[in-house]
Amino acid sequence: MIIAVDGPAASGKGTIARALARHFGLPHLDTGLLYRAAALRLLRTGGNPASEEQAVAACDMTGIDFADPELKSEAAGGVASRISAYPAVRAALVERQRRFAEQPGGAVLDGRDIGTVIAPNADAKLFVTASPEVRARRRFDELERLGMPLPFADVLADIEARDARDRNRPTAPLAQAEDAYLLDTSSLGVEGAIAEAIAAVTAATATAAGR
Ligand SMILES: Nc1ncnc2c1ncn2[C@@H]1O[C@H](COP(=O)(O)OP(=O)(O)OP(=O)(O)O)[C@@H](O)[C@H]1O
Ligand SMILES: Nc1ccn([C@@H]2O[C@H](COP(=O)(O)O)[C@@H](O)[C@H]2O)c(=O)n1
Repeated sequence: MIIAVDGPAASGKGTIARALARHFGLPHLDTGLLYRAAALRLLRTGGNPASEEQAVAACDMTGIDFADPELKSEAAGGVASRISAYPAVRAALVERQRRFAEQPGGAVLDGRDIGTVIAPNADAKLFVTASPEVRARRRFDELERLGMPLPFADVLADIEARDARDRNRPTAPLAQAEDAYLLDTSSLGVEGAIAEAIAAVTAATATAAGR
């Protein structure tokens, strides 16, 4: 079973994807980490995010520590959102994601284009969202917990800028797949959001099995 979870920044899609993976006993890939890893490599090597060629070179994932807390920084997220608009960057990372999705037994992947580009034939698709203010509050709290605090106004402005870039890029923009279940977590806590996600995936797979 392949489960695709998409949505904008800090909507809670990673939290939901991890919970779905635990519940259904599937491996999970946070695809945003791939773009963040490329961005961090570019930043650390003094590369220029305005250069598509340099951004593609940074997509070599050899030796990347996916547990590096710097991957979660706003700096890495901001550059990731810029370089993810380059078609050649997306092309460099697509095969790794498709291989993960198509492994025997299935997988859960979360990102921006999983249900539309990476795994359009996924068995269940969720589009997780929340208002920009709610998402900014969650990110603000998360950055404080991680010891990387920023003013709330800066976090909200960053969320809005990232939404605009992710939704408006010509290649693989952030969009709800036609057959995705819309899960608005604005007024849901973590447990409520996870319960609704499990119910939606169970319903989607039961419907597919009955066809
Ligand atoms: N329903 C919820 N209610 C309150 N807090 C939540 C909820 N879902 C997630 N969070 C918290 O919000 C923060 C962002 O969640 P998460 O990392 O799951 O979002 P995301 O969409 O995967 O973010 P991104 O893709 O931008 O990294 C985390 O600190 C998480 O614990
Ligand atoms: N499938 C994806 C996943 C991520 N991106 C871009 O990476 C940025 C960081 O992602 P997070 O999920 O960790 O916030 C994000 O803003 C996207 O621009 C993507 O394009 N496709």
